[in-house]
Amino acid sequence: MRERAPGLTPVRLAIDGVDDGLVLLLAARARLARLAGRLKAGAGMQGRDDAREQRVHQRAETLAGVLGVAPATASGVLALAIGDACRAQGLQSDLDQGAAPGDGRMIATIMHIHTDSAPAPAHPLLRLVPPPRRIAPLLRILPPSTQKRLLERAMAKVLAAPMADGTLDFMAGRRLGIEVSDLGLRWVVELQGQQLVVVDAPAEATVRGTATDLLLLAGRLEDADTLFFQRRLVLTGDVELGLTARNMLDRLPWETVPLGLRIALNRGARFARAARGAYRAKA
Ligand SMILES: O=C(O)C(=O)C[C@]1(C(=O)O)C=C[C@@H](O)C=C1
Repeated sequence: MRERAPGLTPVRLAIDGVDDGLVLLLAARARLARLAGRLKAGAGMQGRDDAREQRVHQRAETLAGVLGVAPATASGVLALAIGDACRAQGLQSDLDQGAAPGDGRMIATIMHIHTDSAPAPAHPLLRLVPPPRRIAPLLRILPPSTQKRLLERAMAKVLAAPMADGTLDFMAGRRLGIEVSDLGLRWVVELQGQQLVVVDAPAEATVRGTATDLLLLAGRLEDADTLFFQRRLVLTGDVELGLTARNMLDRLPWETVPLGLRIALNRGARFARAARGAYRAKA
């Protein structure tokens, strides 16, 4: 058969060579990680080392950035390699809790590939966790000024990159409402200068959802399309503004959100989902 794209065959051969190299490097890493596990066990050290894992991710993200590779890709590959290392050491991989070996759920999360793989079975103790609507009165103890400050700080952290590159400009002077239906919480945010602030004024468009579903969206365990399609998130008011905000969230450069916050959101969302599953099973 004639080659349709001249030069493609040797390029593909070279890619095969690089891919072989990647797999060889992964095998070498796995051996070293097993050795690290044996040395730690011999010294009576605890198996999992969160701080070390964070450093591994940070180094990879920095090097990837320098080499023009998406930091999330490097970090995602390492999340899988660390997950394998943890399983080889008989430890539970934190970023892959409850997942079958190699199911790649965490890499999907880190690399923004949305999956709807089934959540891990609920721990029996989770049934004791009350649903968000029962926690609502406790949250309302927080004065509105504290809620406002916490939300503004969280938005500033998560949205730092779109704020800096102008992606958020569409929000200038527009007011978007966020309503957490089961907690009875509602805020209206507006872009003032370079800051999203909570204002006391009517919203032009509002996104409404339960605490768990909003957390699943923020923690990247569910994508906006699915949540809106299943009407677990509801958009009211100015549809154009709401959809632009939704698309911006979907394209949010997740790798620019600080790693610690990403992990916290991911863990929080998994916990909320598991607790909701356990509560529903009990009901
Ligand atoms: O450095 C270690 O202690 C290892 O066991 C290796 C490794 C890794 O794969 O990088 C695996 C698990 C630990 O939580 C931290 C790091």
